[in-house]
Amino acid sequence: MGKPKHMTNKQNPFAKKKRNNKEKGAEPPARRDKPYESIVLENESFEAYYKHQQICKDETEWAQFMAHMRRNLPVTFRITGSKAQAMLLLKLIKQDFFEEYFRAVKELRKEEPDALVEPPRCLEWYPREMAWQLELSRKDIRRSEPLFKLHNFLISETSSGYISRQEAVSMIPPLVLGVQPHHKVLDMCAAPGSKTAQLIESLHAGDGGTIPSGFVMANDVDNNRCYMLVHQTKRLNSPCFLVTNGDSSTFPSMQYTKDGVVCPLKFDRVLCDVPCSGDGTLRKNADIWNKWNLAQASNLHGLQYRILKRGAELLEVGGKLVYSTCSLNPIENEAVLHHLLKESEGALEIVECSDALPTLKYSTGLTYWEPASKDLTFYKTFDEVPESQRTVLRPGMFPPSKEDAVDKYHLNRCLRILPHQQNTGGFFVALLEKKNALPWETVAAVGTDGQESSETPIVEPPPKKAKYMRGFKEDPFVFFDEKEEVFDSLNKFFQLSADFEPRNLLTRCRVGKKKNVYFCSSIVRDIVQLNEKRVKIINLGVKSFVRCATRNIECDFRLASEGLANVNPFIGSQRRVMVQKQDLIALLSCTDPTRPPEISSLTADTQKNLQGVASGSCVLECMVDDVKLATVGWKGAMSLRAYVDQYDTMHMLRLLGGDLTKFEKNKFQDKRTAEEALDEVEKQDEDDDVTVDDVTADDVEPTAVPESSEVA
Ligand SMILES: C[S@@+](CC[C@H](N)C(=O)[O-])C[C@H]1O[C@@H](n2cnc3c(N)ncnc32)[C@H](O)[C@@H]1O
Repeated sequence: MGKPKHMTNKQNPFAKKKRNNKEKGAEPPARRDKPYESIVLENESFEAYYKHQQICKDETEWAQFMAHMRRNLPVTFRITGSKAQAMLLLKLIKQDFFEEYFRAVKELRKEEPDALVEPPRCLEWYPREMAWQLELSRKDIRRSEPLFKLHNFLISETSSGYISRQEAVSMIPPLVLGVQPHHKVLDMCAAPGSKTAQLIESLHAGDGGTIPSGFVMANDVDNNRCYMLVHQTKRLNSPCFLVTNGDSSTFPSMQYTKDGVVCPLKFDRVLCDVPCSGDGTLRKNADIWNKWNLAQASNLHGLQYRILKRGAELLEVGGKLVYSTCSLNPIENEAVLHHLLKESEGALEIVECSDALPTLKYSTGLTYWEPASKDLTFYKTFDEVPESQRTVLRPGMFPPSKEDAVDKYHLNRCLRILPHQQNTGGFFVALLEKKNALPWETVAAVGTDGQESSETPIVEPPPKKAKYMRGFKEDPFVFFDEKEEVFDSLNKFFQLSADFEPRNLLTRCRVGKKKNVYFCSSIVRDIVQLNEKRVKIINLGVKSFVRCATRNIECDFRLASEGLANVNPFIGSQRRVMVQKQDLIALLSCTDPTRPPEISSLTADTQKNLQGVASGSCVLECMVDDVKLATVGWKGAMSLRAYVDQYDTMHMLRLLGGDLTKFEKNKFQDKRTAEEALDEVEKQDEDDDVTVDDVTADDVEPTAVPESSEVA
């Protein structure tokens, strides 16, 4: 489900900008990173402040830290998707991608033929060799012709969702959180969603085709950024995922049904990746060098604390919460944690998390810091702060005694990752466990009979604040009931198994013909139905069936490729066809969609499997190295086609060992060809010795200017 229907392209952050004719001849806008080249990578206050806080142990380390802060950030990516397919892709990456990498980097550095090409580096702390770092920056990859195949690979596999280009340190919080398929997970500040995607992947890590009983709820206060979140997570096609829009510091208390009884909804895992000043991202966002000042951190401390506090309230006793920022500042990190830990009177504890990240290098959390005003006056205690500064520097920002910092609050268990430790961005992360109900949580509530007892703690209502329900109005979420006639038709045609729950299907229109049918898990449906009025829900469900009325076919819907992985286990064997590898390659390589391959041109085995399969939408399955690939197909009277978009086609062909050359676009070559065509036209004009102004419309042949000149 993408942007709402009523959202105009102007409002939609993903709409491609139309170039009008006037713009065509104009200079392209300056590249976003171009002005960065002239940015002075220095900020005296930044250096003075962090030296004072002793985030590095000595001058030598400080020099390494600053040197890395000024270097471009290397590209990192993760391999995603189901375990089996991810392993298959990893194998290919280690062979073909690395081979191309060495060839391309050598060509790029042909001036220094003896220079050693650093191999891609596996991020050892990431499980199963699924995360890699290239000693190249994004700019290197985008701007160097020898690397165009690598760039194409990264773009196509990212678009089809089988790799995720994500900063190394940003991969850490979801790893530390340790999400399992049965967990109820809340991501409080989720957009644009790279960590949410990881949380969803962990939820589905069980594989085996079963739908996890847990779910991920991802929230962001910014309505536009919520659509980024939808976009970023769409490729994961999770039925156990929903996006909400609201202020996390006043996130509503919700309900869900447990064993037939409506209960308060508490989460097993909460991620608070809070808004921050972002100075850990200086290597990526060089403009921060100019803007950095201390007021940002002091201003954010309060909001960070309120979001963390609400997260802790929504956490189940025994549950875990990760607090993280891409800031190095203790005011946004240790101080926020200490502020809440002090109030929680032992109900919350920072726990060790480094064992989830073997070999990761980091500094332990600070146990002492000194808040400072914008002019870099440092204060040891709140009593020292002058009246004029007391609205900026608050008591909650000051550290505990050095003993309490370690023995009582365990601030040393926090991780601060500094750029020079393994050539990454800067980051801060801490894992908290909720040992008991928080002191201000009401003790009352639900017994086994659903009646209130005085034993189980429930959460208090969130702090009262103006309701934050801005942004676009969403289309309704209309769930099927048992009598839904569309379901009868789907059920008959696709022979859905008895355990398929029709009430988990939904549409986004109350009246008129249903066009797309979405699928979600039972717990997501339950939460939406119980809480729709409490929270603004932006998105849920995976498109699984699409209306496509065709003569002589009993069902007016075909399968949608997005939803296939979820509904496939429920589809009957008569709508599933096993095809041979070479046939699937032929189907995927078909260039003319109006002329799909004839069934008679396929292998005898595939033809045999197609016998008795009625025409219409079906699932095509194929074995590659013991891994079953599945795609949506359409069986016609004489032909067979695969319904796969371009990037998925590329991904599948890659796994099948098919030919990808027709997809290998060299943008540098294309640009040269377009420029040459333009030169040719200009030369022709000069030879004819007429200026464009001399030629009237009647003189010009309609095809006189090659189309490609438009590109230039
Ligand atoms: C550091 S970014 C989150 C990055 C994200 N976790 C990821 O990995 O892609 C912080 C986000 O918090 C959101 N935000 C700011 N204030 C918020 C609030 N009061 N409640 C919820 N989200 C908030 C911002 O819109 C922003 O998207």
